[in-house]
This record gives sequence, C-alpha cells and structure tokens, in this order.
Amino acid sequence: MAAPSSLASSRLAAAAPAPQHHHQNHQLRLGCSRRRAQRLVAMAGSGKFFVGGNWKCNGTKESITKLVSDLNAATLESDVDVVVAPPFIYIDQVKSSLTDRIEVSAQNTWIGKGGAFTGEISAEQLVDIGCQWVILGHSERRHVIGEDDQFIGKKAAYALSQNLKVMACIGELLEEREAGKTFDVCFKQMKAFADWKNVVIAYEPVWAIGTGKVASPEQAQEVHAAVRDWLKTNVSADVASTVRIIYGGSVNAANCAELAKKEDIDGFLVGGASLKGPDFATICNSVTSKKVTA
Ligand SMILES: O=C(CO)COP(=O)(O)O
Repeated sequence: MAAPSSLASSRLAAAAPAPQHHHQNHQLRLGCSRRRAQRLVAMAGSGKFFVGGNWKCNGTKESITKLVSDLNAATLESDVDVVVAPPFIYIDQVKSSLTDRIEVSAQNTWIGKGGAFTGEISAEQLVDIGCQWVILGHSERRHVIGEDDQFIGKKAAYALSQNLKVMACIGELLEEREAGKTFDVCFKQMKAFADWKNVVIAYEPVWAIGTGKVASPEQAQEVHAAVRDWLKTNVSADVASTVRIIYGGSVNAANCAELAKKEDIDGFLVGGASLKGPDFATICNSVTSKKVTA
C-alpha cells in the first residue's frame, strides 16, 4: 500500500493515533486485489461513490436557506450519490427547497411504529415528508445519549421495513484503538445490523469525529477492508462486494482526495465541513480521485 505522498497527508497521518498492528494485516492486503477485481464487476451501476452530510444539531432557518442555495448552485459529478441530514425540524424546509439531485436523511428515528412516544419521530413520518434516509448508530447517539447495539439494530430493522435507507455507523473509541480492539469493536457493532440491502456502512472512529484528527488513508483503508472481509465471512460474498463503506471523522476539502483513492473507501460521512456548501461539493467531487486510481 503506497504511503501518502503529499506533505498535507503526512501531517494528518502523524496527527492521528498510530495504526493498529494486527496479525491479519498481511492476509487482508493479499486479499485486496482479488476483492477489487470482484467489486469492479459487482458494483457496476449500483455501487456509486456516496457522500453524506450530517448537519447534526446545527443551523437556523436563515443559515439553512443559505446552505441549500449554495448546494443548489454547486456542480456535482454525476457518479456520486449525495445525501444531507438536517435536524428534524428543518427537513421539510430542506425537502421543499433543495434540488432533487440531493437526497435527504434524518439523523435518528423511533424504534418502531409511532404512537405514545413523546418527543420521538417515527419512520412512517419521515417517509411521509419525503425523507429517504436515516443515520443510525452514530457515535454521538451511542456515547452521549447511551444507545446500545440492540436498540440501534431494532431501529435499523424497523426503518428498513418502512423503506427508509440506512447509514449505519460504527467505530471505536481512542482507548479501544490503543488497546488493539478496533476490529472487535467494529465487528460487534456490525452484528446488530441484520439486513444489508439499502444500507451504507459509515466507519467513523470516535477519536476522529470533530477533532481535526482525521484517520490516515491507511488507517481507514485497513478497517474498511476488515469490515468487508467480515461481511464476506459472516453475511455473503455478494453483500461484501456491493455494500458501500464510507469514512467519517474530520473529513474536509483538503484531505478527501487522498482518502478517496483507497480502494475500500466508497465515500464519506461529513460533519463540520458539510455545513459549508462549496467545501461539501469539493468532498462530493473527490470521486474524481477515485476514478484516476481505479
Ligand atoms: O460525525 C461525523 C459525521 O457523522 C463526522 O463529523 P466531523 O466531520 O465534524 O468530524
């Protein structure tokens, strides 16, 4: 695997925690070229590069009007799926003003059918207002709100049953990475999701989220390849070769191109940089770096 060539990437790699050493690395790398060949065939037409913008709990009517207008004005490459996730209360505003070129996601949903669940929003309601996606398992919901694997798995199953598509987030804490538990943590989180059709997996190492410490392309690729191998062993070769695995955690307009070049990085889930229309468009268009190396 080539070392990052630019100075910027080297600095970013140096800022992030050391890559984890794992006895399977060599085997994983040996498997890469075979897997690549399969994926190019299997992904044709369906496995587009994917970029999601997670706006989290940010924005006002005014700032969102500006962001939507910047996104509407942006030129986006045709071979990238683009989705934005506004806070619930702005989804309707975004749906009615944003170009259909960009799909809309919620950042959460209730675990089942709506009813007497104060403060919750159901999958049926999201579908009713034209929302096509939902982000589930985000680290802020796991670690700040306290959602566990079982709860997240139930939410995903219900959302999918209502025809929402799911961005399923996984990722390790810094102490888990330092203890060499990255793969174990990610695989355990993966087990909660039972159905992979209409799911995009977002690997978001918690230490990289909102910290400015992006994972190096090698660190991200290592986990993405391991997750794909896990799917091959535990789900099916078909799912492993077609599911998109995107990276999230301090992705910005300057570091996206190097990450996008990695073969198992199928796109990004972007937080802070998705609040700036031109930067987000640059990240979406980093699909062009992928094409150069494919
Ligand atoms: O959590 C994230 C996306 O879901 C990543 O956030 P940042 O891009 O702000 O690090």
